[in-house]
Formats: sequence, structure tokens, C-alpha cells
Amino acid sequence: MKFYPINLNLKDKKVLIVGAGKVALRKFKRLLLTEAKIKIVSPEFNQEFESFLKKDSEQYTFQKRKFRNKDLFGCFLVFAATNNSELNQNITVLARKKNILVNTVDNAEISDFTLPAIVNRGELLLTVSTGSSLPALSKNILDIMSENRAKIIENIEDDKLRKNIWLFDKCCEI
Ligand SMILES: C[C@@]1(CC(=O)O)C2=NC(=C\c3[nH]c(c(CCC(=O)O)c3CC(=O)O)Cc3[nH]c(c(CC(=O)O)c3CCC(=O)O)/C=C3\N/C(=C\2)[C@@H](CCC(=O)O)[C@]3(C)CC(=O)O)/[C@H]1CCC(=O)O
Ligand SMILES: NC(=O)c1ccc[n+]([C@@H]2O[C@H](COP(=O)([O-])OP(=O)(O)OC[C@H]3O[C@@H](n4cnc5c(N)ncnc54)[C@H](O)[C@@H]3O)[C@@H](O)[C@H]2O)c1
Repeated sequence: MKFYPINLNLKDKKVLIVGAGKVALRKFKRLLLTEAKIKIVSPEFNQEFESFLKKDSEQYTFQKRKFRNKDLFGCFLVFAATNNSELNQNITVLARKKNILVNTVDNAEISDFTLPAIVNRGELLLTVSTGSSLPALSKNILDIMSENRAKIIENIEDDKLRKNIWLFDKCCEI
């Protein structure tokens, strides 16, 4: 196992995302589910950020400019999520020197952590990782699991077992 699974409490922790493209947006949306203080630095923002750019929020700030070394100050986590591989690598080296955990979106080998695919219902969290070897497969596995759920349940002949599964669904709705 290359990566150690861990669930982080990000309450009031400073998290920096460098870059605001499609991949950064995905990291951002997942961070919004936590209580992290998020800062995003990027000269260009993907248009899906627009609705967030319009709103004032205590949870996030956006800086429309290039990355500067001092952006790392006080950070607990960093996402190097630009389309410039060399820059992502430089950010990784700088963050590591400051003991900040870093996810390098285009290079799992130098990342301190990777993100799994998730299904989240309340406090229930299902995650799938492939140790970064087949990233697109992680999401696929979860999709197939949920698509197949209905069919699997229909085919369970044991009434008691089927009821227990519905009970599980009820818990997931909380
Ligand atoms: C699960 C998910 C979580 C998330 O990112 O939030 C995630 N990738 C997702 C989507 C996705 N990934 C890719 C595509 C385009 C696919 C296509 O269509 O071709 C799409 C779809 C899209 O982008 O729409 C391709 C890809 N991904 C990575 C590379 C390597 C590189 O760039 O060098 C390449 C390009 C090379 C390749 O294909 O191999 C790298 C990583 N991706 C990881 C996670 C980490 C390992 C996880 C694991 O251990 O399995 C890791 C190491 C980095 C990290 O931790 O970030 C998320 C699903 C979220 C959801 O929607 O639920
Ligand atoms: N981790 C994953 O799941 C995954 C999936 C697909 C692709 N990738 C890789 O992730 C990288 C990013 O992909 P994307 O689709 O988000 O790219 P993108 O082109 O949509 O976005 C790149 C962002 O980086 C920003 N940027 C560029 N220079 C910068 C600088 N000096 N300072 C701050 N921000 C800067 C740009 O303004 C832009 O917002 C690519 O290298 C791609 O290969 C990773």
C-alpha cells in the first residue's frame, strides 16, 4: 500500500489551492464540505468558479494573480493544481520545506497525499483509491456500485436481508 488512508479534520485550517482550472474546481468543491479556510490563487479562473466569485464568503478567498512563495505562509495543506508541471513541482518542494502537506495534481509520486473518489451521505463516507495507478477507475468503481445497487437488491431472495439493506439506505439519507 503506497498511501496511508486518513480522514482529516480541516476545521479552521488554512488550505491553499494554486490554479483554478477543472481539477482545482473539483478539489475546491470537496473542501467546501469541510470547515477549512480556503484560498485560491490563479491568474485565470474556470467559469464554473463564477458563482463563487460573486459571493462573499468567510470560507474562501480568491486572488486573481500568479502564485507567490509567500502564499504558503501558515498553510496546513496545499494543492499544486496548475497546468504547469514545473511550477507544480516547485510548489511541492517549497511546501515540503515548510512541512506543509502537498497534493501535486499531475504527479502522485511526489505528492504527500492523493484524493480518493468518494460517495458521501451525511457522516457516511465511501472512498475508493487505486494508489494513483488508475485514477479514472476509482470513480468508475463507485458509479458501477451505485448503478448496480438497485439490481442487486431486487435479486436478493432473503426478505430479512433485503429489509436490512433498505434500513441502510434510510441511514444514508440522514
Ligand atoms: C478520484 C478523483 C478525485 C479528485 O481528483 O477529486 C481523482 N481523479 C478524478 C478524476 C479524473 N482523473 C483523471 C480524469 C480524466 C480521465 C479521462 O477521461 O481520461 C478524471 C476525470 C475528470 O477530470 O473529469 C485522470 C488523471 N488523474 C490523475 C492523473 C495523473 C496526472 O495528471 O499525472 C490523470 C491523467 C492520467 C490518467 O488518466 O492516468 C491523478 C490523480 N487522480 C486522482 C483522483 C488521484 C489518484 C486516485 C487513485 O488513487 O485512484 C491522483 C493521483 C491525484 C490526486 O490526488 O488529485 C477524481 C474523480 C472525482 C469524481 O468526480 O468523483
Ligand atoms: N488529479 C487529477 O485528477 C487530474 C485529472 C486530469 C488532469 N490532471 C492534470 O492536472 C493539471 C491541471 O489540469 P486542469 O484541467 O485543471 O488545467 P486547466 O488548464 O483547466 O487549469 C490550469 C490552471 O492553472 C492556473 N495557473 C497557471 N499558471 C499559474 C501560476 N503561475 N500561478 C497560479 N495559477 C496558475 C491557470 O490560471 C488555470 O486556472 C494538468 O497538468 C493535468 O494533466 C490531473
